Amino acid sequence: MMDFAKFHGLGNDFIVVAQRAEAWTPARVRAICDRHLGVGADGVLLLEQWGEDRLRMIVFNQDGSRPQMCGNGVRCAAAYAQHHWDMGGRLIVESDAGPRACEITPGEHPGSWEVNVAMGPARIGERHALEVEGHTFAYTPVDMGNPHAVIFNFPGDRLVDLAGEAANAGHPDFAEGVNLEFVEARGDEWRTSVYERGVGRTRACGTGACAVAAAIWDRGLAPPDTPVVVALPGGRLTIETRQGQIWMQGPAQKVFTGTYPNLRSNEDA
Ligand SMILES: N[C@H](CCC[C@H](N)C(=O)O)C(=O)O
Repeated sequence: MMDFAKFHGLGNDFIVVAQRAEAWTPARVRAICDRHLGVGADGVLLLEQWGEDRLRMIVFNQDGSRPQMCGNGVRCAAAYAQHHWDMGGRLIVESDAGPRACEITPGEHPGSWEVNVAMGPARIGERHALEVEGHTFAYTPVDMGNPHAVIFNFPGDRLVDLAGEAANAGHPDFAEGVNLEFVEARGDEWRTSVYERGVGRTRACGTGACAVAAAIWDRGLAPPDTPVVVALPGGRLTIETRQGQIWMQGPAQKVFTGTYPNLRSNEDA
């Protein structure tokens, strides 16, 4: 049997396992993430301790694909490492997208933490347009280690899903797929709906919130020296930019721990 912990960041939920990624196949990820036949989650975080203040995090999306980076996942990984491995309040989380510095403090509730993460620089591409069912969505491409397309329009849930499916079905603009963020200003916040590569609609996306803030500053919709509050279905993330880095501040919550068989009959081929 394998031990795991269930964590989430604003409802973007993960199965956290202290294991090397080499032991995992896409089929095993899909089986454990299945919300009816498995534990159920948006993804899996495989963690290894790499030193006193350093750990490695490998991310798998619910469909078994392996993205470069996951912002809510970094917060959950850092909280797991402090809680389960008694690591300190300042950690480096190594991912396929490189190192991310984290500052962890206790949260308001038992089993919750507040984590501030240096998410690296945002790389903004040439603005483009995505055509879906006769609708044209102008987007700002933003690379946060993983690919995002930020659209300043909320066309309703049906079109969000159609656009997300179209953009991740071998679309020529998105060779490796893409995470889509649909944004609209709501007072002094930015309401955002996310369609995630390899998952679909999620309640929150950490790298997506960073991409939204970067696109807002790039379009001059807010001064770059002011924080951006991204209001996702699962809650709010505050995004700032300092010394060329994007900083994301938000919660991580431990939900439960459990055990899972080392091999399941429902692991598809
Ligand atoms: N689905 C994303 C990875 C997870 C990102 C999201 N959960 C986050 O918090 O950043 C991708 O394939 O790039």
